[in-house]
Formats: sequence, C-alpha cells, structure tokens
Amino acid sequence: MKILVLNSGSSSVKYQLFSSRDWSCLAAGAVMRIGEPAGQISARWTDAGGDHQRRDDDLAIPDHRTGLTQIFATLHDSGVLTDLGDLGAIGHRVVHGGEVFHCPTIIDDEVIEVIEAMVPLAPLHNPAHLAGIRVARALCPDVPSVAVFDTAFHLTMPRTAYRYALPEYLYKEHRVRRYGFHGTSHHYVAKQAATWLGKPLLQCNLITLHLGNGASATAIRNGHSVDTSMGLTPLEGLVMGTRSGDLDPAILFYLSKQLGLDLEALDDLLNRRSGLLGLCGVNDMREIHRLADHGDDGAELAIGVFCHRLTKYIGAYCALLGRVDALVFTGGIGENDADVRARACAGLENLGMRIDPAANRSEADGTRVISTPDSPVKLLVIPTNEELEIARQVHETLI
Ligand SMILES: Nc1ncnc2c1ncn2[C@@H]1O[C@H](COP(=O)(O)OP(=O)(O)O)[C@@H](O)[C@H]1O
Ligand SMILES: CC(=O)OP(=O)(O)O
Ligand SMILES: [Mg+2]
Repeated sequence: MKILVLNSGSSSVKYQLFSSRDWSCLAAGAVMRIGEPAGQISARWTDAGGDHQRRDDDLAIPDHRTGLTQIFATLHDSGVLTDLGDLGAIGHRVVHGGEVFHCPTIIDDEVIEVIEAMVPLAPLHNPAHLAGIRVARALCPDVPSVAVFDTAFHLTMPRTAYRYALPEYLYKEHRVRRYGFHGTSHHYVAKQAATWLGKPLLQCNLITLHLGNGASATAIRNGHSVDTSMGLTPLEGLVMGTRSGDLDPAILFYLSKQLGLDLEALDDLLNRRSGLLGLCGVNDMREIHRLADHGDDGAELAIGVFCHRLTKYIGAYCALLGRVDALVFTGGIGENDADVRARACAGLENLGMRIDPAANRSEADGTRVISTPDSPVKLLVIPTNEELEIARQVHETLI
C-alpha cells in the first residue's frame, strides 16, 4: 500500500510517500511560504532506475489547495504516483486532539467538526491541518484519510501531571488541563532509543527533547509519557522559535493594565513575537549562532535562555523519573546543534549525564551516542521521523 503523509503548517505542507511493503520513502518534499509572494516547492524521489532525483521550483503558492495540487502534480510527473487511485491512504498530522482521540482516527465529517472545535487550543496548527484535510478529501474522495494526533501519546499522564492548580470546574466543564504535543515524535524516538538500549520500550525510562521550531520535553516511565512541557496549548514549556514557553501568568495582567494590550495582541505577542525571535530578533537557530559568533549580545542571550530552560526541565524530569536510561535529543536543533546539546548538559554530571565532547561534535548521520562510555545515563541523538511514524499508525489502523 502507498501511504501519503501530510504535515500541514500554517504556511507550509511537508509530505512523504511511503510503501508499506518495506516502509521505504518513495518521495518527500514540501511546499513552503504558502500565501507569500515568493513560494517554493521542493521534491525528492527515487526514479524507476533507483536513482535519487530532486527538483526545486520557486513559485507563488496562493493557498493550501494550490500547494496540494502541486504536490500531486509533482508525484505524478516524477512517475512515483501516476494514478491517485494507487494511494491506499492519506495520513494527516493533527496537533490537538484533546481528550477525545486516543488513537489514529479515520476522518469523516464528524471528526472534522471535533478538530475544528479544538482550533482555539492550537491556533497556529489545527486551522492549517483542517485546510490540508479538506483539500486532500476533495482531491482524493475515494482515499481514506486518517488523522494522527500529537496529543495521543501523552494521554497516559497521571492527573497529578496534567491538572493545573485551578478550580475543578475548569477541568470538569471546560477540559482545561495539560495535553502535551509532539507526541508522535516523542513516541518514535522513544522506540528507537529502546531498540538502541536493547530492551523493550515498556522497561525504558527516558527523557526526550524535541527541539524544532516548536520545542518540548517529555518524561517517559516504562514507555509511557508521564509528564511533558507543553500544556493546554503548544505555548507552555521550553523557549521556542517564536513562542515564549513558561512565564508568570501575571505578566499578562500587567501588560494588559500597563500597556492596554487586548487578548488578541497578547496571544500574538506570546505565540508569534516571543521566544528566540523576541529575545534577539531572529528565530532560526543557525542564524542566531552566526550572530552570536560575531559578538551579538542578544543572540548570545537567546541561546543562553534557551539552554537554561532546557537544563531546568532535564533536571526536573530526572527527579520525577528517579532512574533515567537515556536522554534523547531530536528535532532540527536537537539533531544538529552540538553547542545547545553541550550547554544543556553542562553541570549535569551529578545526575549521571556525561557528554563526550568529540562524539557530540561528530557530524555522523542517524542515531548516535554522545555520552562517554562510563556515563550512567546514555545521551543519544536520534533523528525524528514523524511522517514515518504516522504512516505506520495509519497502516495499523486500516489493515
Ligand atoms: N545545523 C543546525 N544547527 C542549528 N540549528 C539548526 C540546524 N539545522 C536546523 N536547525 C534549527 O532547527 C529549527 C527547525 O527545526 P525543525 O525540526 O526542522 O522545525 P519544524 O518544527 O518546522 O519541523 C530551526 O531553529 C533551525 O534553525
Ligand atoms: C506542536 C508544535 O509545536 O508543533 P511544531 O513544532 O510543528 O510547530
Ligand atoms: Mg516539527
């Protein structure tokens, strides 16, 4: 079966096409900067002769429908998917599934309504997923669409971790609680870590750090998520590209009273203008390092705040878990940024985390260990593959 996985963001759609026979990736790519004057579509695929091909086109993409149409056209033209009828399923990443969706779910009108109802809880994400889902269903009405939720992996958290210290009715009547996100990624790297550790996931205690544009940490006991840094929405926790992560909620009252900011302005401030961007004016970690290397104090501070917060969460999750088998770094920053990894682990030797500077700097691909051989806690870098995990879950749901 061929399974297409779509990860629709507000201004981009990333995709991978898999064969369920051997889980090889037949094609992958992205449409970027949807709705902006200068869009881009990129694609990689393996042709009939087994050669790797790639194509990058600059092209304005006004909306998600045009973006998906372009993706289908590229898959068709490359010969990877000449007939949409060959598609066994489309898997969609959906960030917020609330307490409703514990497992991958075949999408129908009712499911769409529920995902729509969660839009206020994931304002940067769920609207984009809905756009992707609607267009995919319209373009391929006969292909089953399956939603895989970021929240599902975290539904194992105990109530002591997921409840906020707020009046009970806010949970009972309004479902205000910690949900947690990036679950597909945390679960995927946890399984990879268990394989590397040579024991069943259900016997592993892990701390997983997904550090991409959004960033979150998860404490995993015996294979299950028992706490995670994101909350009701993907705003809480670590410092992110444009999101503040943790802060004193009273800052909002203060800003409202002192600066007259309304709710919309506060939402925009915390979700889109804060985090690394707020601290130094740039949200791309590579660029921030370049600026810091040239003596930019704001950039240096942004990296410092990012790493300080990370260390704090690692320590807290060590305390929560007691025994930790491995600490896992993943996501664009976690996989590539040796400096952030070194700073986040600095001073954690007493918690059993001993980083090996040379291994940490190595640019090897794939899963790798960056701790010293005598480190009680293994420090691992594991590339995430949310799309592959989604494809596998879609397959399990449909067969
Ligand atoms: N070599 C690198 N060094 C440092 N940061 C990197 C590197 N490559 C990517 N990143 C950072 O990873 C982040 C994007 O992560 P990614 O997981 O691709 O994001 P997304 O959440 O959009 O999937 C950006 O901040 C980018 O700067
Ligand atoms: C939930 C979330 O923050 O996702 P992303 O990292 O893709 O923005
Ligand atoms: Mg991501």
